[in-house]
Amino acid sequence: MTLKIIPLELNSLDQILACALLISALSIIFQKALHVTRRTSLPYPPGPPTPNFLLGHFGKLPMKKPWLDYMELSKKYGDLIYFRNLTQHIFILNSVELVTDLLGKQARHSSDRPLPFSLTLFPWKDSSVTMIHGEVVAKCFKVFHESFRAAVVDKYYPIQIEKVYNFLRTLASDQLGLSSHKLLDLSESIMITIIYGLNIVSNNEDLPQAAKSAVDAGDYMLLPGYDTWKTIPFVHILAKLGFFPLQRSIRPIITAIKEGPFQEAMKAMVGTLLRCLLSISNNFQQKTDSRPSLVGELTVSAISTFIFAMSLNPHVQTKAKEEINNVLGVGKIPRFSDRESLPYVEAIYREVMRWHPALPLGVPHKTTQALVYNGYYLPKGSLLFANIWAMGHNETIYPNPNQFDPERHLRHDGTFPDINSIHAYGFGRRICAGRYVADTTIWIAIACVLATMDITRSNDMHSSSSGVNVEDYYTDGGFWCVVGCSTVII
Ligand code: HEM
Repeated sequence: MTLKIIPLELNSLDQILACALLISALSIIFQKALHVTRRTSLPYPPGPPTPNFLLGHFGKLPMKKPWLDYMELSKKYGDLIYFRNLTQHIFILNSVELVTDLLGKQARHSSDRPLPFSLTLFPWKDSSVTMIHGEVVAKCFKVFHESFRAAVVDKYYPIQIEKVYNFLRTLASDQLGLSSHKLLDLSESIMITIIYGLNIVSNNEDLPQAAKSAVDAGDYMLLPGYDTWKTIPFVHILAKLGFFPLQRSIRPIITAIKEGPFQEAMKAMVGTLLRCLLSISNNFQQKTDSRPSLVGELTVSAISTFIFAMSLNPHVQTKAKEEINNVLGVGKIPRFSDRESLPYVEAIYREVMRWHPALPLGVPHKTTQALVYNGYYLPKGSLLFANIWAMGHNETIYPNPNQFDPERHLRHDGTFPDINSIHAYGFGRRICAGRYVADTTIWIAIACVLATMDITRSNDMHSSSSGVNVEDYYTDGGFWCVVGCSTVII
């Protein structure tokens, strides 16, 4: 499949129309901003001063690894930080206490998703992750929950085992070592087989490529302030005129992800979950989700973070191998039933999820009514971003937080908290619906790689006198870790 970026070409009529729309949109914003009405005298939470009365913080929000900036800002302004982007109110939640209160206890009023996604700019407007909280979402979420709840995920074990073994075999037969492509193969193939019942044999097939392209193109999409421009009245008309090249380039990619496997699966009719989703409504296309292939990216991000961490911390790898050899015997490959007897491997998994969460600022929640928190006012329609990074890098709870240290998760009684406490999977009612399948996929991949491989640093891994700069290996939007830096010796 070749995906072509269509160059922006507007004729003069389009341009005149576009300018007219822009002017009318700006005047509406101006009026709105001048008449910002509040039915309360309560203040907004603290935040950096607004640089411009009309625009608020528009264009000033950090876009490169912003979770680091927000964590830094919380030292000055407190854990709840407020920004205004045009007329959109944005709140960054930097502590576990805040997310527990605002996304947990207040879940009834803080579990919507931002609407701009639904403004027909993107073909994934009908994805359940971005749909307005309501009847359809409730049904989709129910199906996801039913299909992926803790009690039933063991039905996916055979698929996960088969794909992980294939992955190990590919690595063993290919001396070129590990690449992000092979990891993508692994995660994508597991998710696509589970959701669509299709077998993706090689990364050269359309879907994983398309998923990777979509993530590369959309790396910034979930960052605060990225899509505020979509709240400008009539802006979707400008988008339709082709004003925004990103939409034009990303649309065919998302369509390929959604329609490619969907069409195939319709022919094959083997995907059990797909059939279950179809049963919700006859209008199946509207109720299916384009995320299965994209969520594979999150799993890839976690597994590649694990590989990266092992290449930087050989002592951790040695200790894990010792545990596996002592408990299972040399040359044995771990199974799911071994999980409880391998606490150090479990601690490595927990540390991967803390050290470099795949979505450092989660997925935004939106309030459906005004909230008051500790005397501060959060208007209806506000966007709430949980700074997952800041929670996992809180020095009081995790001393020396940038260090990859699985020991910090080991308790005297040998137990681990429920996976719902892993911040990387989000919070409240909109917590990741696929967390149990993600959890088992990532764990089995980690355990099997540790049992069969030695992960070493390759010579071309760039480092300075102060060591490897970990952040160089992650994108600014947080989605992705480039693993091509490590080699695997079998
Ligand atoms: C490392 C792997 C993964 C991570 C870190 C992750 C993380 C997240 C996060 C942070 C959210 C938003 C939670 C919130 O709003 O607070 C989310 C939502 C979601 N995830 Fe995942 N996810 C992963 C894998 C998966 C997988 C494998 C699936 C599907 C099988 C999945 C399905 C979903 C769905 C359907 C939602 C939307 C839930 C809703 O809006 O109600 N995720 N995920």
